[in-house]
Amino acid sequence: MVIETRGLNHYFGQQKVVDNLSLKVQKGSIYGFLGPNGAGKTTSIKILLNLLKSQKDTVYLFGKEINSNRIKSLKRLGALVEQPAIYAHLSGKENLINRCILLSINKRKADEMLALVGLTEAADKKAGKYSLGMKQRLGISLALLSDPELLLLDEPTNGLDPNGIIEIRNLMIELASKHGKTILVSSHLLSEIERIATHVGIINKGKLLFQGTITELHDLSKPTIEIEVSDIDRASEFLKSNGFEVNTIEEKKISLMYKSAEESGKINTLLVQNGFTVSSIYQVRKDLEHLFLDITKNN
Ligand SMILES: Nc1ncnc2c1ncn2[C@@H]1O[C@H](COP(=O)(O)OP(=O)(O)OP(=O)(O)O)[C@@H](O)[C@H]1O
Repeated sequence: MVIETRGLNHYFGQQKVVDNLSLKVQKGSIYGFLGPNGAGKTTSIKILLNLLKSQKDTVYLFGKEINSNRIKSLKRLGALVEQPAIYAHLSGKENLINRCILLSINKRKADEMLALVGLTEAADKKAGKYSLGMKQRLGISLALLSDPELLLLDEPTNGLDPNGIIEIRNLMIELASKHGKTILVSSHLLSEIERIATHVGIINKGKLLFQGTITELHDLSKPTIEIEVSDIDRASEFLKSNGFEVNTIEEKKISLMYKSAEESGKINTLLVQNGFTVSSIYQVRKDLEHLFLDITKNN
């Protein structure tokens, strides 16, 4: 395991913000750390970075207890937590060179990092003039300078426009697939995590509610298909008589368990061929709130 926490707790005064947390992050995975605002994600990440102290024998990075291997462990990871620390009056490249000097890394690495995060063309522009997405990318490139095996990214797409979100998402996928990095990325959006993660941990009020692969999460969050169709009652009876299980019928739409794209297509064709007008057919996934309800129900 690249990251392992064992029954980790953290208090701010009387408030327990991390509650018996046992994370397991495998090498090469993109681990989506999912939870609503205030769930304890940032606090947990700060503990992993040793910015907040953990009890002995609760946090292991690369298989070693963090408090007794602080420097060695931290050397192997890069992080972006809250706002990236960027000098606004320096260009992107100068920011990187500056950090190279601090870390005694060859300055040539700056160009390599700019290319990696797609900032080559903006290399000489003042970082203060960068868009939010460019600042995040510069932040990630700074975190990557020392070529860490592990990246901890706290809500890296927060506040970005749709384009910026896609850029960061693609960057994370590339870093994991082409460069073999292990990434822990936090978010409060299920849809955001689903698109990139191989593994997911869901946290609420400091407690881990679910941990598993993305497939295991999908099994849990069973999507539905919603069909807006004419003559709704008859359409529903028709589907039932053809062996489909109808979940609910509302005023304008029928809801069924989603099985596959092929099956959705088959339902559509069947309805149309039998004289029904299908105005829309779409897949609906649960949002985080509904997923929480399911998980707590199942527990
Ligand atoms: N330094 C601090 N002192 C006291 N309480 C804190 C401190 N930092 C965070 N908290 C509280 O701890 C809880 C968890 O906060 P945390 O920032 O870890 O959550 P989060 O899941 O990262 O949410 P967000 O996405 O809003 O940052 C919240 O109730 C927050 O108010």
